[in-house]
Amino acid sequence: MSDILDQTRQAAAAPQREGQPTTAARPLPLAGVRVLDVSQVMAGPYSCMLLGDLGADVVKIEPPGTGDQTRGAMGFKMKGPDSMGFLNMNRNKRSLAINLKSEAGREVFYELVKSADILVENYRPGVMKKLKCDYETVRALNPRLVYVSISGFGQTGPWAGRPGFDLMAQAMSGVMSVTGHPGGPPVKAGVPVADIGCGLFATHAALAAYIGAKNTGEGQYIDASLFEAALAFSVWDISEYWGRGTQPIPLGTANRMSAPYQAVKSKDGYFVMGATNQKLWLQLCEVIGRPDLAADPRFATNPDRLANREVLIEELEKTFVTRTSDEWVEALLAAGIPAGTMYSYPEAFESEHGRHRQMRLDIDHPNEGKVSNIGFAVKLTGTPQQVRRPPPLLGQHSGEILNEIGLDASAVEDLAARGAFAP
Ligand SMILES: CC(C)(COP(=O)(O)OP(=O)(O)OC[C@H]1O[C@@H](n2cnc3c(N)ncnc32)[C@H](O)[C@@H]1OP(=O)(O)O)[C@@H](O)C(=O)NCCC(=O)NCCSC(=O)C(=O)O
Repeated sequence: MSDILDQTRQAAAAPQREGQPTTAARPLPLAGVRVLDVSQVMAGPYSCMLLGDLGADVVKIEPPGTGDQTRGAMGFKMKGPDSMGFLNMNRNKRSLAINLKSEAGREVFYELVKSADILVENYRPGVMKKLKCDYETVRALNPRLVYVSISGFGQTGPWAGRPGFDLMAQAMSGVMSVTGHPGGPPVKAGVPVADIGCGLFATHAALAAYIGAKNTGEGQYIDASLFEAALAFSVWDISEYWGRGTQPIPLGTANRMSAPYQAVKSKDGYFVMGATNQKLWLQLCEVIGRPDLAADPRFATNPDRLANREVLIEELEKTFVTRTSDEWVEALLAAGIPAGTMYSYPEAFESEHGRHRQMRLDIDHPNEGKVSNIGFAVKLTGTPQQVRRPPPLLGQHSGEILNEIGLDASAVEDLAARGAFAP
């Protein structure tokens, strides 16, 4: 509590408003936009980090004591209290620790809502209503607000009340039914496609609705789910079912639309290649010295090659096992045929190209010294994104944020006495 009072007094002495970068010649596109990040774990925090990277003032509202559960309970422990996972989804944010279960905590929340443009939450459906922080309640305070709820399965329908993680979304969307090898045990996508995908869809919808609200003065409620994100990613797979009536099955690394397009065996392991159209197919036969395959009626067209994929790959691998993966990748690329090495994450991030594209950022952090973050996946060349703030400590900015909404030390003391900052 005395920390928050000190913070409030210091902030009052040096008032500042986040979101107006002074260093860039042009401000970031979302400078001056205020986002309330009322979220935990991945989908919500990731979405808000993207908005923060684009310049928004992201205020992360967390329960006192634990904060976002990913700080302590999930991910890999570091020197300080926060996990590496948390540190990778929360840069460019400020943290306000308030107890939304208390009347006093909610007063602060409602005050913040008045100046907010976008709110993102991803608690179990019903939690925000129980906290009296749901859309209907806050809309009355700020009709311009764009309010995004992220959940496992959406806010309506028979599964709406279920809690959900990426794994449930991958299983229940059908994604796992096309992942892995035919007849093998269940396999999920190695990375959380439903979570990150949902975060991306939520972000694009929030930005569109924000533009709409600027034009009309009216915000809206956005209902995003991990389940629907996973379904939305299933374009090729459901196309097979809707187009041909056959149920798509897992194909390992192969593709249901084209062949050859998969990982293939070489002299020293595997590499990936794709000759997905007729031009590339004929070039491939030429560069690997197999004119017989180009002339073989079993492989004449893409549908023929798909129908005979197993024997096609057997034939290709008879040649591919004569040289190393690196040799083939080089030879295929020289002929303009897409090919690549199968790297581990360290090899990919530390590759000359990964480094050139700045996909690892080393951020100065008060507890960790340097902390590594995944770099910006797209680069805005006119207004390059920056790490303006390291991931915040729990409640690090409580005082300055309270001060910004006009609360002085005595008001903060009163809130504290009424349980606003107690776990
Ligand atoms: C992820 C969850 C399963 C986690 O479930 P739980 O840990 O049981 O959390 P819940 O959401 O049910 O509830 C959170 C509780 O925190 C309380 N809460 C939250 N914020 C506050 C503040 N500021 N103050 C006081 N209390 C608070 C809230 O009232 C709830 O209290 P009580 O009601 O008293 O308990 C669920 O939140 C969920 O289904 N979320 C939607 C989908 C989603 O985003 N999934 C995670 C994606 S990440 C992922 O899948 C992956 O990484 O993999």
